[in-house]
This record gives sequence, structure tokens and C-alpha cells, in this order.
Amino acid sequence: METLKVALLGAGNVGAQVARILLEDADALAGRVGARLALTGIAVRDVDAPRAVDLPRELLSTDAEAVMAGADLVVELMGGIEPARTLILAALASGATVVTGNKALLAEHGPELYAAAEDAGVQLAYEAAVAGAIPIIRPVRDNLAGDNITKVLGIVNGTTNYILDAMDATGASFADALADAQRLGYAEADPTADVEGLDAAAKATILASLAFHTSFDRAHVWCEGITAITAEDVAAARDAGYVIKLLAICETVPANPADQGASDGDRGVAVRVHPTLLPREHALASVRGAYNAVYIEAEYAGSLMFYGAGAGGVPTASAVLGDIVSSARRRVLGGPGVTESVGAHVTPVGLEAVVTSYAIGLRVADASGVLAAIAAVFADHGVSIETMRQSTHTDGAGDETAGAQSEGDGERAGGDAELRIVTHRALDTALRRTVEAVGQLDVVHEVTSILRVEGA
Ligand SMILES: NC(=O)c1ccc[n+]([C@@H]2O[C@H](COP(=O)([O-])OP(=O)(O)OC[C@H]3O[C@@H](n4cnc5c(N)ncnc54)[C@H](O)[C@@H]3O)[C@@H](O)[C@H]2O)c1
Ligand SMILES: N[C@@H](CCO)C(=O)O
Ligand code: NA
Repeated sequence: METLKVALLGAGNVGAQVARILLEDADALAGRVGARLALTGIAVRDVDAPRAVDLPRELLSTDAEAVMAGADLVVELMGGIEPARTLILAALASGATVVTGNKALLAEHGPELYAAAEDAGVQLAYEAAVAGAIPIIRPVRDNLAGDNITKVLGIVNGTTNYILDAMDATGASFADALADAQRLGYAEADPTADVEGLDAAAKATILASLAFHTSFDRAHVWCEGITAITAEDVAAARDAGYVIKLLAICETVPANPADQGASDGDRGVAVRVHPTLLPREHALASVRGAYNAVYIEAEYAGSLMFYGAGAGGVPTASAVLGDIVSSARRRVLGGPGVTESVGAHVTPVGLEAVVTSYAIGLRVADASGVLAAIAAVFADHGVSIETMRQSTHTDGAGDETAGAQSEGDGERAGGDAELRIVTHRALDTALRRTVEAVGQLDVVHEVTSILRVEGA
């Protein structure tokens, strides 16, 4: 039986597990590939660093280029842009197949790397880059290649889902929940990428590019993270029947915002990542812990849902191993692999064409006429209110008022009241202007939170 040499770059949370499984399951994997997979070297920063898995010391080296020399497959699990980019380009140029889980790199330099793979006639596989263990890259790129995807809605970051879920379920603080996510191996080396939404935005860039057959750039993606979400936001969402999730949303929208409501006209695609209120009965609302889920709407397939472990060393290693086996098998059998299709050239559109609704938290003067003044600003901007809940700071009691009505105004003079408003759907720009105008009213002391609502 032929032997294929596998070089591994990085032995952290994911890389160490990939190495372990390559060694432990060598016979089973050989049967699936039709060749033995020989792990010939592992590039690490420090050969003496403690690791979750004991790896043969003779395989470890701090010289990544030497580790890659002569490899048939290079598996990059170092993360970061450099030296990962340079090493992958060198591996592809040498004719090696490359498997990576590096979404940050693909979101920034994907087109360059895909072209290098195509030029070299080798595969670049990256199933682990989006939603960890969940098969999503190949389903979107290959299985749905004959359909027309119209919407992708995903919980694609395990760390933030873990944090938001813990805040919702146990009242945990943001900091404690983040520390747990780091300990469990879900968070990136620098968790800023997770909590600021950058990791999800990178994944959204990759998904949008595949789903809409167009090369999207990270700069096309609107991105807001979860660092401003407070325990009060989570509690208010819960009281109103919602849960807060960080969603990546890619959807077709009119290319020209003025065409809202028209059934014809050019379509573009808007890609955004932000914390979102979801009704608790929504399918994505029940995605707990570090689990991920991606919901897809396609013209012919209808609605599809992909669910599973979106992060963690062992589950993510599953996606990496899948890519290793399938691309190694292709090396054994010969022939070019499937490549990205980017010929559709749809127009990337910003948030200005997106129709959504807002959940707004306001701290207002608890006085007569305040609700009427706020409702008037909404009416002036053509934005209608679905629900308005009021509670005072002193007793936190809820008082629901449906619609933009002013009854219930100002029973309690003096002090502040907390208002939670959910709007009907409107253009994001109109909603933003409305909030700005409301924030300028004297009776509005603070805009405490602005969150978008989906699926209501
Ligand atoms: N952890 C997850 O759940 C998960 C899931 C999907 C994808 N990923 C991606 O997989 C990759 C690896 O993630 P991880 O969680 O294992 O990260 P990690 O930080 O645990 O591991 C990366 C390892 O690479 C090593 N490394 C970095 N630069 C190096 C260099 N120049 N030379 C040699 N070694 C170097 C580091 O020392 C570290 O041990 C990243 O791209 C990440 O985004 C991670
Ligand atoms: N840090 C990422 C790892 C998986 O890509 C997450 O939390 O989802
Ligand atoms: Na995946």
C-alpha cells in the first residue's frame, strides 16, 4: 500500500487531537484512503510545552518549513494570518494538498489561496473553518451547488453562544462564562475575535462566498459583537419571550435600497453579524452551550438545518480528519478536486438595504407625556411599534402596552423608568435614525440597548 506523508503545523487544541487520531486510528484511516497516512512531523512553537495529548517527541520541531518538506498533505492548525499564509502558499506551490481550519486567514486571503490551489492543481480543504464539526462547507459548496440559496442564518461561534446561553440559563456573568469557554478550548487564542464577532464575521464571509458563488470580502460584512450585552438585556429579552443569540445572517436583498417591496430589480447580498433577539420557540433559540447551527433557505431544497458541535478540539478534529481522508483519497485516485465557483458576481450590499426590527432599551423620565413623545418620533420616521414595556427602576414591575399608544403614561412622577420597545420591521437605516432622534429627546436619559430581532 502507498504511503502519504502528512505534516502538521500547530499542536494546540485542535492540532494535538488531529495528531492523536492520525496515530491511533492509522489502520482504519488507511483502509478508507487506500494509502497509509504517515504523520512525518509536527511544527510547534516549543517542543517542551505541556500538551493535552502526549505526542512522540521525535515528530516535534520548531522548523515549520523543514516539517513540510516532501509532505503530500500539509495540515495547518496554527491559526493567525502569518506565517500560516506563507506556509500554505509554499505547500500548495510544492504540490501538497492543504487542509486548514483557519477561517481568519480564509476570510482575508481566501481568493489568493483558492487560486494558488487551482494553479497547482491540488486541493485546499477547510471544513473545520466554519461551525467546527458540522458538515457545512461541503453541503453549501457541493450539495447545494445546483440550487439558489436565498438566506443563511447561523450560530457559528461556540464561545459567544456558550456565554450568552450561560447568561440566559444560569445568570452567569460575562467574565465567568468567557473563562469557562476558554478553559474548554472553544475560544480563540485571543478571545477578542470571538466576543467582538470577528470570528463569526470571518465564517460569514466564507459562507456567503460559497452560498452566493461570489468572492465576498471581510470588509463587506457588518459586524457587532456581544461585549455590550448586559444581564439586564438578557433578562428583559427573556421576560418578553426572546433569547439573545449572536447570528451570522447572509441574505439576498434588493441591490438598491429604494427597491424595497418591488418584486423585480437587481438583487444583492447583505452579510451581517450582530446579537439578535430570537423568539424562544425559534429553531435556533434552542441551540445551547457551544453548539452551532446553520439554517439555510434555498429555492428548491426549502429549509435546511445543520446542527452540532461548533468548537472544541476533538469535534473540530473530526472535520479536519474528514478533509484529510477525502483529499488523500483524491491524491490516491488522481484527478482535480472540486473548486470554488465565483462566477455569479452578485453585488455585496450594506446594512442600508436590510429590513429588520429593533428591540430598544431606554431609560426615560417617569413623567406624563413621555410615551406619547417617544411614539411621535417613531411615527415621524414611519417606524411602527409592536410592543412597549415599561418598568420603574425601583420595583422592576412590567407594564405592557401594545402598539404606539400612550395610555399608561406617566402614572408615577419623578425618577426614571425603563422602557423596552420592539418595533415592527423597517429599513435598518430608518430604525437607526429613529433611535438617534429618540435619544435626543430631553425625556430620554439613556439609550441602554439596541438589538435586532429576527424570526418573530
Ligand atoms: N478550537 C476550536 O474549537 C476551533 C474550531 C474550528 C477551527 N479552529 C481553528 O483551528 C486553528 C487552531 O485552533 P486551536 O484552537 O487549536 O488553536 P491553539 O491556539 O490551541 O493552537 C494553535 C497552536 O499553534 C501553535 N503555533 C502558532 N504559531 C506557530 C508557528 N509559527 N509555528 C509553530 N506553531 C505555532 C501554537 O503554539 C498553538 O499550540 C485556528 O485557525 C482556529 O481558528 C479552532
Ligand atoms: N473560537 C471559535 C472556534 C470554532 O471556530 C468558536 O468559539 O466558535
Ligand atoms: Na464545519
